[in-house]
Amino acid sequence: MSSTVATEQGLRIDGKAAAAELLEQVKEDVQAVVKHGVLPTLAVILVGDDPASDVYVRNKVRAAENVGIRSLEYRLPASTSEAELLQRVKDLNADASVHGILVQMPVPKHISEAAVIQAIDPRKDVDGFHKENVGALSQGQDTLVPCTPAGCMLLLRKVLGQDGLRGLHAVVVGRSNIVGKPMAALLLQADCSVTVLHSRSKDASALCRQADIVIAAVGRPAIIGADWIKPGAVVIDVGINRISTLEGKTRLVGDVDYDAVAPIARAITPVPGGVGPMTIAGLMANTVKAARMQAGM
Ligand SMILES: Nc1nc(=O)c2c([nH]1)NC[C@@H]1CN(c3ccc(C(=O)N[C@@H](CCC(=O)O)C(=O)O)cc3)C=[N+]21
Repeated sequence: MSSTVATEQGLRIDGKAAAAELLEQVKEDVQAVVKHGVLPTLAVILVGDDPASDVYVRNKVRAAENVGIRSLEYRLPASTSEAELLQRVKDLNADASVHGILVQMPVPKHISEAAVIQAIDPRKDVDGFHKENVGALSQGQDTLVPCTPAGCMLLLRKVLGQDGLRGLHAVVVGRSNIVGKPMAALLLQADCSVTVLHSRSKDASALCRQADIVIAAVGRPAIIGADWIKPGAVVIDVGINRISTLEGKTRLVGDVDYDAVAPIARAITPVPGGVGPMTIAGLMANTVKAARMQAGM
């Protein structure tokens, strides 16, 4: 299956196909681990009843089923206290049959996101958000890496080749802990020159226009227009923004103005069907990796 489609413009990078490919690999890895008597298991905790989170959690559980990963779903009421949630995490840390723990973000305001992340055993931190994993990534060690940036790297290597990133100028727009910062670390590890832009950056579009690789992770619908992009650049759109249409429906758009940018880019990811599916596939890959590490394989 090819995960890039040649169009009249550049390449449309098919994240769905790339994710399906990765999931096939994960499925084989799961079978190998199972042969060693270990059933990879992912625990997903959702606090409250945000409808978007509900959909994501269901997608994660379905993806796990499809590759043979056992999943445990914990749906806790929005009134759950921080102490109760931390206790649940501790119980899962202590349960040797559980290899991965994911607490769906955002959590209700009365709960500290940081406290929850730090409570997870770093070896079970399949989001790669724990300080120990963040530190390991920043030092270039093999560790559990955040799923979205890891997925972006796989897509970039598909377009540019395994070593094709070396020496290129990558611009990351956005500096979040879950995407921007780990993305910059991975690009640096791939020998890119890396610039990170953010809301306070001066002349952001001019700086971005120097990039061979653009990673858009701002969370604002279509703010990256054609004037931000050098012709021939590879554009990865991490944004997932739900906007209302004139017909009163909702629609998903990225941070990049796709129609304006596609004609000048060498390759570009669509939204939906780009980075999103890779995030879920990456989570499955991390779960097997965690299971393998915990089994000493
Ligand atoms: N602890 C934690 N880990 C996460 O990884 C995490 C989280 N919390 N909270 C929310 C965000 C968001 N996220 C997405 C995953 C897949 C798609 C995805 O598959 N999107 C599809 C479209 C899905 C749709 O139609 O809504 C696509 O882009 O094609 C999107 C978003 C993971 N997150």
